[in-house]
Amino acid sequence: MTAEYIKSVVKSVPDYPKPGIVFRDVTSVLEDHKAFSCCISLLLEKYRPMNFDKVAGTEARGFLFGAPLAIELGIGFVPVRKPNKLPREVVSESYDLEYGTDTLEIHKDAIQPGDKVLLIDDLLATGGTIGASAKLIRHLGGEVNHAGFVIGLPDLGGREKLTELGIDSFTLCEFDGD
Ligand SMILES: O=P(O)(O)OC[C@H]1O[C@H](OP(=O)(O)OP(=O)(O)O)[C@H](O)[C@@H]1O
Ligand SMILES: Nc1ncnc2[nH]cnc12
Repeated sequence: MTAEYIKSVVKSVPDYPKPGIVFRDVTSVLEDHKAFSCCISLLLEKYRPMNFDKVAGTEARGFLFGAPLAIELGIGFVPVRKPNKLPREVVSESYDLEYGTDTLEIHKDAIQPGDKVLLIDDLLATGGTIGASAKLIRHLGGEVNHAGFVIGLPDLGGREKLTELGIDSFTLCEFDGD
């Protein structure tokens, strides 16, 4: 099973959630056991040799790929969440996305200074989400140099934005024209 197969399974929804946006719906990957497990295997193959201390995933779709990958890597999973969801002390960061603005939070004690953290999300568009997540982790003393995604939308400039932030991005499949 290959990344080509994963791409073939992603359903595209025009004009969602706003006119002019083509929504690349990762739920169709989750529904297909072969595609879902292939995502985790390919991310594992890429990241196992790098010896991370933690995987961080962003709410909500980043949890779906980050958590199983963390289990396979044998390390902990840290959720980066939308506001007012985490019960302990948090740090917060606001950011822009393709179709709006949002805020993310992380528990202050979830990252130890020097932790080598791998960021995982379902999709890279403008890079706002992962940029904000990296800022939170770095604020807590974590090291973030890599981010992995199932889907990339290269026309939205996320890869370049993350490169400027010192983050190397890896996508399993890409869709042009977004
Ligand atoms: O690269 P960016 O421009 O930041 O866009 C990508 C982000 O947008 C989507 O999340 P969304 O905020 O829609 O939240 P959800 O996962 O809760 O649906 C997606 O799951 C990524 O996290
Ligand atoms: N075009 C898109 N499809 C799915 N998720 C997204 N998140 C940001 N842009 C998106």
